Amino acid sequence: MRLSRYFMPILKENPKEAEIVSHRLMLRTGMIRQQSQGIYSWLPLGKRVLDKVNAIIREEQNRAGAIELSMPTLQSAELWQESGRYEDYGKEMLRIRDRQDRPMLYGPTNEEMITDIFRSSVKSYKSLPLNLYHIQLKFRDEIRPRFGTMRSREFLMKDAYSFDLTQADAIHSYNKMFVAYLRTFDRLGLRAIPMRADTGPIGGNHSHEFIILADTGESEVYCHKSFVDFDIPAADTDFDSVDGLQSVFDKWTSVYAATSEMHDEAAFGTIPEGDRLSARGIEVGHIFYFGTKYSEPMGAKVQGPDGKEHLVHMGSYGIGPTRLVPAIIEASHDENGIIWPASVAPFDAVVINMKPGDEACDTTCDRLYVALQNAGKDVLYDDTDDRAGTKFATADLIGVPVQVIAGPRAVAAGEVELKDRKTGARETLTIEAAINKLT
Ligand SMILES: Nc1ncnc2c1ncn2[C@@H]1O[C@H](COS(=O)(=O)NC(=O)[C@@H](N)CS)[C@@H](O)[C@H]1O
Repeated sequence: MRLSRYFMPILKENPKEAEIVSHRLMLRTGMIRQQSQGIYSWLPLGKRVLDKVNAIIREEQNRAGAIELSMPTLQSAELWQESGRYEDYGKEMLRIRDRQDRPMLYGPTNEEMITDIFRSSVKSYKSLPLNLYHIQLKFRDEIRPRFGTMRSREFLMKDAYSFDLTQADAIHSYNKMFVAYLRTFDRLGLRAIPMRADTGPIGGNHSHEFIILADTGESEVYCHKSFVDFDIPAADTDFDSVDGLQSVFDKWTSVYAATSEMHDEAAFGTIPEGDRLSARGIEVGHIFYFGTKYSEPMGAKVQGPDGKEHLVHMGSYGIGPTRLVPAIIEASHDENGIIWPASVAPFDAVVINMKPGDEACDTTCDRLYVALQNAGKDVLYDDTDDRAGTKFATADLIGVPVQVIAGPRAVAAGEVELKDRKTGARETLTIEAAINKLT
């Protein structure tokens, strides 16, 4: 992408309304724009990151056997009256009426809708286990939306829903998502700690929040510091192994971890002082087992092997992609701007032409731009006539992992300078060597 033809409205100054670094940087880099309170547009640079986050979420959901679909944002009130949850969300639920004056709502979550889809066509235990998910906008009329898209009113959620014949089977489905979440957050460059959690309006009695440690997090968390050394389940994990996944769950829940709602000071106190960690954290995912809470009132049942009808046991599993983007920034930035993990960077490299109009610089940059793109790399080519200082500041601000700097002197010698955004390390290479290194 040539910067001279892109749309990336960089702000020179720190916007005064931004209270935390991720909100500040997402505004300054032109990643998002607030349209109204708690409601945002994702501008091109932000959209690229959001799409990469969603791609990783999708890969790990699919690896765990979940099947993607897409449900609408608008829901009929009847479904929520069936489940008895129509009032549970209180003022957070945005209620609307259509032209026929039918009561509808902008969905805060989709347990009722997915149960309706299930009950309309699944009749036999032979169709189980089943896990259906989508990545879709939700609306919760938060009384105090803040911190940009970290706590917004309209937000994207990956929400998955599992259906099983028995509680034991449902716990295995829960463990599949538990493992998928550990892998997902690791691939996003985050260390998320699963913590026993309160279930709130979703319900049930078995639930874990996945919290990443960050000084600006809204959650207060307490845990054993050994979490930071636990191995992440491998890509070839056998998701059909009940014992295998249970042992991963047992390991990751074997040491103390709790949010303030579930914290037990006495238990925490038994941990040696040096091994205790209490910090602020950001909830990036939350999973629930809630048995027949929805299948019973909505009559979602299958014929079992015994020929009898059985209400299905369910769970739901949420991740917040539009919260993950700022969470990654909170965990990975410095005084010059964002430092994107390679897995979600909006571009793999930024080619900086220090002297547009100079024949050698233009030719070199065009060659790099074409070669890297032909190798499948996402490249931003700063071909603007901004001053050098501005070019470097922009490249550092938007946090692309590698800067390829083409200055007239280096180019005259057939060389370019590479700068690693995370470490600041610089090296001068021939153009050929630079292309080979980056592809
Ligand atoms: N206001 C919000 N802004 C941004 N992300 C949010 C917001 N509320 C929730 N999320 C994200 O959505 C995830 C799931 O939300 S939740 O309420 O915990 N769970 C559910 O809604 C269940 N139905 C899971 S499918 C949270 O872990 C968080 O990452």
